[in-house]
Amino acid sequence: MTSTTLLEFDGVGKSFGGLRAIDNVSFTVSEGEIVGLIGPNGAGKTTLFSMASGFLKPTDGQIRFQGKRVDGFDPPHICRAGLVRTFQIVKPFGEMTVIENAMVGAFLHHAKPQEAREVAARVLQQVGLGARQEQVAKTLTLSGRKRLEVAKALATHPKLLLLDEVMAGLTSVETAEMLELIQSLRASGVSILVIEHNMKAVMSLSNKIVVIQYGKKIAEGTPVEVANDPQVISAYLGGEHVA
Ligand SMILES: Nc1ncnc2c1ncn2[C@@H]1O[C@H](COP(=O)(O)OP(=O)(O)OP(=O)(O)O)[C@@H](O)[C@H]1O
Repeated sequence: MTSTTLLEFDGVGKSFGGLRAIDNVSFTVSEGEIVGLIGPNGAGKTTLFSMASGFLKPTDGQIRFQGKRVDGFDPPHICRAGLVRTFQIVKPFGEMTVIENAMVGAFLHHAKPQEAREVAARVLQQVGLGARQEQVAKTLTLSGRKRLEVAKALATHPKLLLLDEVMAGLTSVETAEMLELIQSLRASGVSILVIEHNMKAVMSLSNKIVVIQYGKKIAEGTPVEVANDPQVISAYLGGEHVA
């Protein structure tokens, strides 16, 4: 069975002055996949997200979404095409309510406030914040703010969601709930590329893992393949993580 490629990094590079943050990285995310992007701190994972979502322009290479180039386009354009990211540091509009925050995403496709409100209410239900719609966003727990970040992204009707460390700082129960949520999103037809430092979580979630170190892709494969890759073990994972 052939799967349809959604997102394609093709020989992508990014320099910040003299720093080569990303060097010749190529990989794809196909429809229906959850792909995990892992690597040590400073490896370049967020830079890859920022380039795919239009916040940074690659220095070299191409990024294609559904076969069309998106590198160099701005975030709203890319979001409208169906590719949206969350941010590692969650920053809701603190004084606004939870539903007003989610409406910000919904306005991308729904100009009428009532329609945007309906979409926002639906995605809040999906992420488990249905009962907190009228709460002021800044009063949510970290777990709640992470869910709201996902809801804002979902409200834009993405085909592909880029999740940047949505499990960081969560308790083990909250992490398990977030894993369930991500799996339910995939089941609802959204493909996912996830940056995650929680090895156990990312290994259980992803059907493919891409490993980045010092801006280069050092491995790609199933969680078991990657966990048994000698280069990954020595570079990053450490013996105790080997499957
Ligand atoms: N705007 C920028 N200007 C200069 N250097 C940058 C910029 N953004 C990132 N870098 C550098 O690029 C490299 C890759 O950073 P990036 O944030 O993409 O790594 P990461 O894998 O996401 O790290 P972490 O896991 O800690 O979030 C780092 O050396 C970082 O300091």
